[in-house]
Amino acid sequence: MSATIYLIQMTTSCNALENVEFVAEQLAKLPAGGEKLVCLPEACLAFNRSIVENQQLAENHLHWRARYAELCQTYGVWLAVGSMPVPAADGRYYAASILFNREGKAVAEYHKLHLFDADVSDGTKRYRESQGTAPGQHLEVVDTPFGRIGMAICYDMRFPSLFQQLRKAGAELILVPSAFTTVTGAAHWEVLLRSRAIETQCFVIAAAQVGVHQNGRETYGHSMVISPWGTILAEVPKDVTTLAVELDFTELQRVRQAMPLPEHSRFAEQLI
Ligand SMILES: O=C(O)CNC(=O)[C@H](CS)NC(=O)CCC(=O)C(=O)O
Repeated sequence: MSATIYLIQMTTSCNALENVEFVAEQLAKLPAGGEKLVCLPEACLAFNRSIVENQQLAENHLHWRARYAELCQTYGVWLAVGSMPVPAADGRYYAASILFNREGKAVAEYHKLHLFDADVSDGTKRYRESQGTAPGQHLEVVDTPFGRIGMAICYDMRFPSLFQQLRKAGAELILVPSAFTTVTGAAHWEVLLRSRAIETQCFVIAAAQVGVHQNGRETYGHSMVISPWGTILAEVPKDVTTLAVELDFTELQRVRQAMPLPEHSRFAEQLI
């Protein structure tokens, strides 16, 4: 059986209904048959202007989960919803990445661990993600027909320890749905993603937001899929489009056998 991974690069607006509709249109164009995993970027449900708007989405998360589940059933795809707000206990929301199988069942849910509280462009752009978003508490790794998938989101890619934990937990593919800034993207995006793939010897799959959004933000795009050897297998710069890639798992085995990093690591066990 052939398994194909698709990445949808999109320019999400503040209107959730419109964004889900856009995804449906892209799914309708996919070839019929075979197992398909479709990966959406961070904030694929809506790229909002305010915490209040995200809180409203979080309150209705069951409705939006059901809409995504329906899409899976209608189009016969697995869907990795890059992130959408779901309620957290402290009144904030989690940035939740949810993986639905083709029956529309949520088989994995990860809450973004590292929150983007950073100043960019000499402080002229201030991001304080933790004001609305609560940090997650757990790792998420799940077996699928596409291999064992580990989950991360956007800013998480700057924290190699998380990726090492995912590899330890058996990940073969790591999803990193993103909404990277254009400034940090130009400087760091490719080198971070390729480094995480090389270090973990995993496929890294990064579906990205692109362009100028209704909320005034501008994102870098450059959705890409990277092999466990660090090669870019597929990339799309700034277009709004769907990218397709077949993964060769014999390459993953080859890379891991030829250079058994976990066996060589001096940090695998306590040194003293
Ligand atoms: O806020 C939303 O609605 C969607 N989420 C985002 O845009 C998030 C948090 S502000 N962006 C990032 O993590 C960018 C990281 C980045 O650009 C870097 O690490 O350089």
